[in-house]
Parts: sequence; structure tokens; C-alpha cells
Amino acid sequence: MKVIVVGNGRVGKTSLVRRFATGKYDEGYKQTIGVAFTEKEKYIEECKQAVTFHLWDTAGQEEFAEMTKQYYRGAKGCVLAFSTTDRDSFEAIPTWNEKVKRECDENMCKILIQNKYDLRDKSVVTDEEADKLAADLGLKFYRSSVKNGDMVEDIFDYLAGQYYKQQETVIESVKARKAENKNEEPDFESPFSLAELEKRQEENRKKRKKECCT
Ligand SMILES: Nc1nc2c(ncn2[C@@H]2O[C@H](COP(=O)(O)OP(=O)(O)OP(=O)(O)O)[C@@H](O)[C@H]2O)c(=O)[nH]1
Repeated sequence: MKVIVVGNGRVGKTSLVRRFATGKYDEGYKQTIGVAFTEKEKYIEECKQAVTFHLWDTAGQEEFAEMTKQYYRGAKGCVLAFSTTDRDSFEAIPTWNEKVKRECDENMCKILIQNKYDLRDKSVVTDEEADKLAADLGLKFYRSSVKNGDMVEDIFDYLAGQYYKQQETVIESVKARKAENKNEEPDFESPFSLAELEKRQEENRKKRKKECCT
């Protein structure tokens, strides 16, 4: 699953990817030049299988904007990040959201994060403002502290889970097309195998039936 991490400079994008991929955190700051790629495999409960994340950490500075947007294409997930202690980074979120919308599939799974929440005593964004922004943009919203490791795993669990749910809905059309022409390879791009998706869909169907009858 290709995931891009976007937002202004110094909000903690590199730290997030590093913490998720290696469990480590560094107090020092080293500006990302263009983009940095990291791979991480994780078992996702919602998907009942391991997902390989291709993480594209993008530079937040304007000078890299033209370059970084080329890496948005094909992304299935996106983390939009701002910092608790940086008002500009909060106000820039609608612009980042628009940029991502222009370059990516409209069904892409997105999440908004307010990072550095360990510094909430020095916050320059109220909780109400952040909640409202997430609601206005229709985005799932987490408050994280990469420093403390808070919500880091949850961010990626959410994205993979959402993507997986989307894929389930595609199954029916794939099956229909396969039924029409048995030799045709389905035009279907997914990190999950069709067999796995079908199995999971059947499980969900049984669960819903059970719930409905009890
Ligand atoms: N207190 C606190 N500091 C953090 C947190 N996450 C990151 N930082 C620090 O914030 C600084 C910037 O973090 P980076 O991860 O380099 O930020 P970035 O968004 O990748 O920055 P660019 O490369 O400029 O786009 C570093 O000094 C980090 O140690 C956090 O959750 N809490």
C-alpha cells in the first residue's frame, strides 16, 4: 500500500515514518530533501493479513512542491500532518488537501493528524478548531505524539483498514466481470489477493447474518 505523508516543514513527517518503521525517535532535525522512501510490513488485524506499506515522506518546503507532487501518483493512502505548535502548518492543511486531491484518486484513504500533541500546553491551535477542520474536510482525525509514540500505529492501522474495506466493495464487480469472460484477467489492483478478500467478505456476511438473527 503506497502511503504519502504531507504537510508543512518540521511538523514531524520524517519522525512519524521513522517511528513507525523502526520504533526509533530522534530529537534532532534534518530537513527532508525532496522525498524519502521507507518500506514497512505490518500485520493489520482489520485485514487479517500483513500489509507492506510503501511510505513516501515528502519535504514540506515550497521549493520542493513541484518535485514531491510527482510522487503522489498511485498512492492509496495519505497522512496530512500539522503541528500543535505551528499555526501556519494548521492553516496550510486545506491547501495540502487540495494538492493531494488534484494528483490522486478521489477515493484515496486520508487521515489528518495533529502531531506534537505532547506540547499541547504550548498549543497555538484549539482542540475545537482542529476538530472543526477535520469535520469540514470530512477527514478522520487523530492527535499524535511521535515523540511519545502515541497514535503512531493507529494511523497506519486506520489507513490499511479503510483501504481494505474499499477493496471489499470492488469484489462484486470483479466477480461479475470474471463470470462474463472466464479467461479475462481482472483489471484489479490491490495489495490483497482476491481469494483473501472473498474469504473475508464471506466471514463478514456470516457475522452480519448471525447478528441479525440473535
Ligand atoms: N515534541 C515533539 N517533537 C517532535 C514530534 N515529532 C517530531 N518532532 C520534532 O520536530 C522536528 C521536526 O521533525 P521532522 O520529522 O524532521 O519534520 P518534517 O515534517 O519531516 O520536516 P521537513 O523535512 O522539513 O518536511 C524534529 O526535531 C523532531 O524531533 C513530536 O511528536 N513531539
